[in-house]
Amino acid sequence: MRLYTSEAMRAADARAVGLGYPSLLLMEAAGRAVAEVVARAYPSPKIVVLCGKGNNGGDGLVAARWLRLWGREVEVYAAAGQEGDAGLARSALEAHGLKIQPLEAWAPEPGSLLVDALFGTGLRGRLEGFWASLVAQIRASGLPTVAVDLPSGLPYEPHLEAELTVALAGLKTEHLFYPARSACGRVVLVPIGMPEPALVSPALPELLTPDGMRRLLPRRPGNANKGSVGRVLVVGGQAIYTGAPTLTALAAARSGAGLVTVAYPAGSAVQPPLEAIRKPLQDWSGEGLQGAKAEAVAVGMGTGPEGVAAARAALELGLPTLVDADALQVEVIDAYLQARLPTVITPHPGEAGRLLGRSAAEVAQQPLESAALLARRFPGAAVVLKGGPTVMALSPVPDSAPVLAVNTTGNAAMASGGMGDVLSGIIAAYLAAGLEPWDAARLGVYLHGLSGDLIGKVGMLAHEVAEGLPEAVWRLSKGRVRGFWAQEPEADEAP
Ligand SMILES: NC(=O)C1=CN([C@@H]2O[C@H](COP(=O)(O)OP(=O)(O)OC[C@H]3O[C@@H](n4cnc5c(N)ncnc54)[C@H](OP(=O)(O)O)[C@@H]3O)[C@@H](O)[C@H]2O)[C@@H](O)CC1
Ligand SMILES: [K+]
Repeated sequence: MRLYTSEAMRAADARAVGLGYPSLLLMEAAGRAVAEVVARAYPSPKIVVLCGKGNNGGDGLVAARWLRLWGREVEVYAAAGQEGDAGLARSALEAHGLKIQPLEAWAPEPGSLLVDALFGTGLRGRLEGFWASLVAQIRASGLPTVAVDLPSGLPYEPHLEAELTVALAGLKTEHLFYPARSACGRVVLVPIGMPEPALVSPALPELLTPDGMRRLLPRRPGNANKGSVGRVLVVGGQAIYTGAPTLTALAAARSGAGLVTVAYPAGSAVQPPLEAIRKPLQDWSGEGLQGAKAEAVAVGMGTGPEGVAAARAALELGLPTLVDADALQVEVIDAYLQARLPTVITPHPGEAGRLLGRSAAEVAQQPLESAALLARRFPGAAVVLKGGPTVMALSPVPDSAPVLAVNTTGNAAMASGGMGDVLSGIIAAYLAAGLEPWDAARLGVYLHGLSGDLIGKVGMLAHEVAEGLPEAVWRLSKGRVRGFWAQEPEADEAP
């Protein structure tokens, strides 16, 4: 599944028409799907549909027709001047005897449900004048609102705030990235019959889906032993971050690593999990790490200059490595890539900013662009830019256009200490199990968020997310996970 900008969705629309698919069929499918979602989610109130003059308005007119056919009380207020498909949708509705009123005549009516079909992907620039005051009036009414495709006005200010947004044909950046995502409420994605060749474009970011991630899960043969399923070496624990390597080790073990070894400064307060092998080290000369039984390494669970020394020592092992925290330095990552080791880097926006010479705020505001820049700067490394949502990027060879992926799991309750260390352990376990860095990174990020979603409560702790991983993996493997964009089946009420 791909992530679209408004522009990319318009391009897909044009490709479909170029392939011979009539655009009116798309509008009919879109409007009917909106009507179905509205009818299921809101079985009783009067429905007021507000339509603009473009195709978003056309979808609203189609939705109104079906809702009326299904016996719902419907009122429609529309801008004048619909043409093309939207004009046909208007006359089809009028043929059913419904009188369409001018948009200027709308006034809030308590108890009604609003369907926002004013603007979708065709909006160019912010709303002003009449449109801005209409948006203000709608927002002030406090009436529940279902947005067709996008809450009108996004991505600019002012915009409407929806309780539910019906995304048509594909998810758009506004449905995933903040602050726009907050205005979308619950998002339900509906197919509208768009031909697959029109929808897919390799240049668009991949959205991580349950099906796609399930296929990456390593199979464990019946005769597996602890040496055959991937062993992880965790290197860290400098300064005050003595809990970090423990969380990483716990998460690696909970992700199925056969054996976990924790190397940490001798005399520090690091307390590896009971199941782990301990490797207290006097210094980071590298000798102490030799002979560690591992197929992958996670390094950098602290802050301070030792992170670089530890990463350089771990480099000597010649193993696939996840580099995090204080080890995330340009010279360290370059050394791993020069050694041609499979490498995953997991910066948060602050660390990414340091690597790119930008501020953390700039990185957080432009996560897709920043992840792509990191991938271009470190070709061959799988880049995991942590955030809400986490974005991944990879330039397979120097100067190649990065492939991008965006995570679809995780929640704001996961904003707490140690979560990044847990992520490191998951990814390292999948590297040790033999996955390529790009696959280990995507699967690890997805499962980390899924485990957090299964807990789903503010106050959850990082070690609880690690403890929840076996359940997350089990559910994923059994096909018991749904994307956040799927309609709730229990709300099912045939229209
Ligand atoms: N993707 C798909 O496959 C399918 C997409 N479909 C649907 O089409 C939607 C996109 O439709 P769209 O392209 O007609 O644009 P839309 O959002 O209705 O807005 C256009 C109107 O806005 C106006 N306008 C623009 N900026 C403005 C401003 N700042 N302030 C004020 N006005 C402004 C502009 O005016 P104009 O500039 O032309 O005078 C024009 O009248 C999409 O979201 C989905 O719902 C489905 O029907 C089926 C398949
Ligand atoms: K809309």
